This record gives sequence, structure tokens and C-alpha cells, in this order.
Amino acid sequence: MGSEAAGMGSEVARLLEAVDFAARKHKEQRRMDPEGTPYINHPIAVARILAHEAGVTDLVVLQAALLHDTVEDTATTFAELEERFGAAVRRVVEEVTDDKRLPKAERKRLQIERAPACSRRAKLVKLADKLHNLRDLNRCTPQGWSEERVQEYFRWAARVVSGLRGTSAALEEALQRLFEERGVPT
Ligand SMILES: Nc1nc2c(ncn2[C@@H]2O[C@H](COP(=O)(O)OP(=O)(O)O)[C@@H](OP(=O)(O)OP(=O)(O)O)[C@H]2O)c(=O)[nH]1
Ligand SMILES: [Mn+2]
Repeated sequence: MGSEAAGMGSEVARLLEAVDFAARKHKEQRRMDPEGTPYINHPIAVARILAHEAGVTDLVVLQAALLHDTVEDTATTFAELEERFGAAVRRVVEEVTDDKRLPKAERKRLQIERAPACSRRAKLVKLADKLHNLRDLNRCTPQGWSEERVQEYFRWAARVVSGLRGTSAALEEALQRLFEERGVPT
């Protein structure tokens, strides 16, 4: 049953459906920070950045932000997302999902290569995802990460973000400041 057939007419109700779905899917997962923050804090923060800092009101983008790591990091399928949230949300999540069957270096390379051809909706989610992950790295270092690994994540993120330009001035400026603070070329 799709969202209309389910009778979830209001946008607020549909947004909460996505928060609840993501929270249940990520319930066993923790971030890599020393406190072991619940993983769901990250997708919620990404959606919040989009609403609060980029002024996004497009429900598809906000739902996709909440759901953006469910397929990559939990047993969720794209078919399940389409069934519950519709084809548009499914498509955005597909665009931001890495194929975990590929070696890590290849996944990282493909993000740089594919960023420019992403839809505007996917670019917004990717910008907010990187912005939150970089702020999190400034807040504390993930367990097992060296300072060099943190710096390498900043360098790689700058290359992905360079392919996402012209999407949200507010997010791009916030990211630019973080790269400058680290002396990372953009
Ligand atoms: N900064 C930070 N990141 C954490 C933490 N815990 C989990 N992560 C996740 O780790 C991923 C980045 O770590 P990597 O080692 O580069 O990525 P990998 O998971 O693909 O191997 C991000 O995945 P992602 O959201 O899918 O984004 P992406 O970086 O893969 O595009 C991020 O959300 C944390 O405490 N701090
Ligand atoms: Mn993410």
C-alpha cells in the first residue's frame, strides 16, 4: 500500500512515518563516536540541516534524508521504500546509496564521479550528509580513526562536494568554511 492508499494525507504524518521507519531500521546501530550515539541521530540531523539551514520544504527530500542510510546500512530494500514512501523517495535514496559489494576505494571513487549527474534532490541530501559527517568529525574522532584518516575524509568529501555545486548556497558555504579551516583544497 502506497502513502496515499494508506490514508497518510498530511505531510507531517508522512514525515513522521519516515522518522519512525528509519528509527526502527537503525535501532541496533550506533555511530562510531566514543559515546556510541544512536545511529538514527545522523539521518535526523541530515533532515534537520535541510529544513533548517537550506530551507527545504520538499517532503520527498526530507523523507529521503531520513531514510538515506537504511538500504546501505540495514536490511531494508528499495522495493520496501517504494511501497511505503513512493517511487520518488525510492529514486533519491537509490542515488545516494553506495553499493557495499564494491571495494571501498571503488565506492569512494564512484561518489566523486557520479555526484555531478545526480538529481537536485539527491544533491541536497548528499550535501547535508557530508556537512553533518564533517561537523561530527570536528566534534569528536570516531573510534579507531587516526588524525590522518580524518583529514583524508575531509579531502575526499571536498572532491564529492565540488561535483554538487549550484544546489544550495547555504550548505555549500557552510561546507566551504569547514574545508578552509582544515586547509583542504576545493
Ligand atoms: N563522522 C562520523 N561518521 C560516522 C560516525 N559513525 C558512523 N559514521 C559513518 O561513517 C561513514 C564514513 O566512514 P568511511 O569509513 O569513510 O565510510 P564507509 O562506511 O563507507 O566505509 C559515513 O557514512 P555515510 O553517512 O554513508 O556517508 P559517506 O561518507 O559514506 O558518504 C558516516 O555516516 C561518526 O561517529 N562520525
Ligand atoms: Mn549518511
